[in-house]
Amino acid sequence: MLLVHSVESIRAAEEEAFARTEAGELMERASDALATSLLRDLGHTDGTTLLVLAGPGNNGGDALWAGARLAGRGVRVWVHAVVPGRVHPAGWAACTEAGATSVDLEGAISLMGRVDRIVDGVFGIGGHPGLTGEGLRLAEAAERSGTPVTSVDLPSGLAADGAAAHPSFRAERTVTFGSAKACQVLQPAAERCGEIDVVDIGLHWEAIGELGAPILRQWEAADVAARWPVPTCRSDKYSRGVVGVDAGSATYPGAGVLVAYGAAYAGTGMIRSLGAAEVARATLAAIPSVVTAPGRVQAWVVGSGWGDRHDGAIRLAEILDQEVPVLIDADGLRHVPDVTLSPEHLLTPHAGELARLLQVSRAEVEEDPLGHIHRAADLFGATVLLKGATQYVATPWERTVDVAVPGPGWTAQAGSGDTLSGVCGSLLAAGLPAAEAAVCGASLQALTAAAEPPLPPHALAQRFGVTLRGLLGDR
Ligand SMILES: NC(=O)C1=CN([C@@H]2O[C@H](COP(=O)(O)OP(=O)(O)OC[C@H]3O[C@@H](n4cnc5c(N)ncnc54)[C@H](O)[C@@H]3O)[C@@H](O)[C@H]2O)[C@@H](O)CC1
Ligand SMILES: Nc1ncnc2c1ncn2[C@@H]1O[C@H](COP(=O)(O)OP(=O)(O)O)[C@@H](O)[C@H]1O
Ligand SMILES: [K+]
Repeated sequence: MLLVHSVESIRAAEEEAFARTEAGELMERASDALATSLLRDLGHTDGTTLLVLAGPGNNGGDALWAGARLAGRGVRVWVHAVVPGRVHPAGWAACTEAGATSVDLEGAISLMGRVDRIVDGVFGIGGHPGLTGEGLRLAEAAERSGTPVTSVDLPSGLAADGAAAHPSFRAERTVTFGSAKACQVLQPAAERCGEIDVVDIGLHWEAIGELGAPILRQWEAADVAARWPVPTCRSDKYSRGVVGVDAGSATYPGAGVLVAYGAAYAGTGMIRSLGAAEVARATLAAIPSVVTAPGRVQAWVVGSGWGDRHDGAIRLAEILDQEVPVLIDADGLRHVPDVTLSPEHLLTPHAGELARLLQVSRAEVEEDPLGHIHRAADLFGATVLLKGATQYVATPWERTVDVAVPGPGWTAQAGSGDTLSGVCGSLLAAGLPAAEAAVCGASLQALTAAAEPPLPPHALAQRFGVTLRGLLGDR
């Protein structure tokens, strides 16, 4: 699991570290690791060339000290001070004394495409989001040149705590210090960061109290495998979990069928299709093991494909009265402000639905997904899965948001959300807490989409077992 801290936390942890280390020690650790990474990517030192772009702050300092080390090892280094007259003085002296040649803006641009690598040490966590002027010219020229860029801490121009793709450098690799940053895991910013190397510079999160908690936990396949409920010799259909589905309608019968596909192929114990009669019939025709008679239900999936069902509010209240976990999707979400929820209830809006729930615009949600998902979880007292290219899970009153394993854009298609509801419902029925059910479900869908050719949602669901076999091995 990749832990992500906010700039505020990183600054606090750095302060704490400054107090117990020699002056310059943290920057030395950072620039050493940066130099090692550059050497690895360059492959060798003889005859290799490097252009260092150094900004006015410590980010430039890291780049300059790394440039000094490489120049000392025989790499041909050019260095450009991006803000004239404002550059890390000791780093600049070290770099030029080690043999680096200083170049002006035009000189730097003309070297791009001719050097083996570019170091983007323009701005780090102290940068204002969105490059302008000469910074932007450099970033655009670097990208046009096709020369690989290593960004120091983050691609200059991105906001470390945000998801937005501000005008910035595009890195092939980002060497980041102390902790991963939100922009490195959240789309669309993350795709500008390339490979991420997190360098331990000796920050002590436990020494800064509550600020030491990560803002994000980026899940990896192994984390999903560790949480996935695996049947044992003592399992039966009830211990594996019964999912009740009231999804779909005469207008959208497919939604209910797709929820059942998700649950069935994620390995649930039993599915009861208990919504509209035509949905139950269609579901049974597609998946013969589905039961259409009422009975014991351990978790519900409701709302997908309901349309403007007139008794939605009453039906939701009835289901909530049963006091088992409930996943509320799509058209079920419009009744959320009128009911009382708890953290075992899982809301699964996409950005548009979350915007409607919070009475803000979709653009506002997309600009600040973390702020809005926290607001929704706290306001409604429920767990929230925000769907999209990055899938976030927040629990009420918890500072850390979970991020599902990312997948390709192929799952952006009608019906993906419905099968996802079914997967998450099966995990709720198996007894996983709502946040784990949400993040494991979203991750299974993403991992499957990454491994398979493009498939419609019901066909992708049928490949879940292959992904699970790969994840779980012999378990
Ligand atoms: N603080 C520390 O303990 C450590 C910091 N490290 C490095 O230091 C970086 C943070 O350093 P700083 O706080 O000096 O900040 P930065 O080096 O990120 O840049 C901030 C400086 O640039 C100016 N600036 C920001 N945006 C600008 C813009 N658009 N146009 C013109 N000027 C702009 C700011 O006024 C400030 O002077 C980290 O990202 C990391 O690379 C590492 O050396 C590890 C240790
Ligand atoms: N840009 C994207 N990249 C990857 N997956 C996406 C993207 N946008 C949406 N998705 C996927 O689409 C689903 C969202 O579905 P939703 O809009 O609720 O669909 P529907 O209601 O039609 O089933 C999520 O499961 C998510 O995985
Ligand atoms: K940078």
